[in-house]
Amino acid sequence: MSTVVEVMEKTTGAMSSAELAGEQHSRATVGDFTVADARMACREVEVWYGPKKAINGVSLDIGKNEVLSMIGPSGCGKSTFLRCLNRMNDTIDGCRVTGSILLDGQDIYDKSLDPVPLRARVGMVFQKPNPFPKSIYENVAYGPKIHGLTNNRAELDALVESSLRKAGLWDEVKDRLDQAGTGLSGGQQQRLCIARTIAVSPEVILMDEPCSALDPIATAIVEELIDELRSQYSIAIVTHSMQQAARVSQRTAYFHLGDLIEIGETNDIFTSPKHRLTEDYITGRFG
Ligand SMILES: Nc1ncnc2c1ncn2[C@@H]1O[C@H](COP(=O)(O)OP(=O)(O)OP(=O)(O)O)[C@@H](O)[C@H]1O
Repeated sequence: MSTVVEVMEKTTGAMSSAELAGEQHSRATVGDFTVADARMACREVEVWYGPKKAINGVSLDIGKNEVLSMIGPSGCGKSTFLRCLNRMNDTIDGCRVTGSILLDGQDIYDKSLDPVPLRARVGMVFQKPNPFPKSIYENVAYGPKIHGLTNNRAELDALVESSLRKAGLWDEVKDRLDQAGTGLSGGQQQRLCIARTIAVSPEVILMDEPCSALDPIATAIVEELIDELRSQYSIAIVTHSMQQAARVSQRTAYFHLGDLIEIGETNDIFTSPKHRLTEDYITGRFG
């Protein structure tokens, strides 16, 4: 028989006193968190902010050429987990990550691994478009320059063009490459940030609510782009929009209070969720 606290957790998502004290044990994930062709493999990942545990033993794979969406109520740890995948949490004082995260079989938390080239291999697109205060050309050329990816100006020009083309922005900006990136519309700025990420040849692209600052038309363009990018990259996207998760992703992971509650084919998660908490969230009962 369930205890009162368990019933409360299942029905309201309320935290138990143990959870509030950061002592919770991870809940078993419903669904298969592995894939046959994993690009990244995360196992028993825990994240602590000082004494507070924000991610609670999460294991999941990100496959090649797939979009994985991460959904869940505010504060459940989606962004925290996403930031583990390219060690962005390293920049936060008091943040500690345990467990293992492999990229192509290599432990990204290995002490000998330099996080700077890692962040080129696992690029990130943020909620708010954040172009550098430089020209459109320089926004895209900056990464390849610091990583020494091209040998001369002609190669750099070609890389800038191909990155802007992949981001679906070339035709809109080819005649004004020397103008400020910050002068573009919000949707164009986000695509410029995607071009900047692509320019350094990532294997994985992390997106943290990439459309939340965009209007519906710009959102539709970025969503279409995400679908196209899947043929070349692995993509993990945090989104508050279940419609967006359903439109762009092949697999969906549902987080709740730092636990990965359920993971599976996006269609299955939205049409026949197996866990009560997932069902409550997608039917709008909480969150
Ligand atoms: N820098 C930080 N220092 C301390 N606690 C943090 C920090 N960042 C996040 N947290 C805490 O970790 C937990 C998870 O937060 P996170 O931002 O990852 O959740 P989220 O699911 O992405 O939320 P949202 O959907 O609102 O963006 C929350 O309890 C939050 O307060």
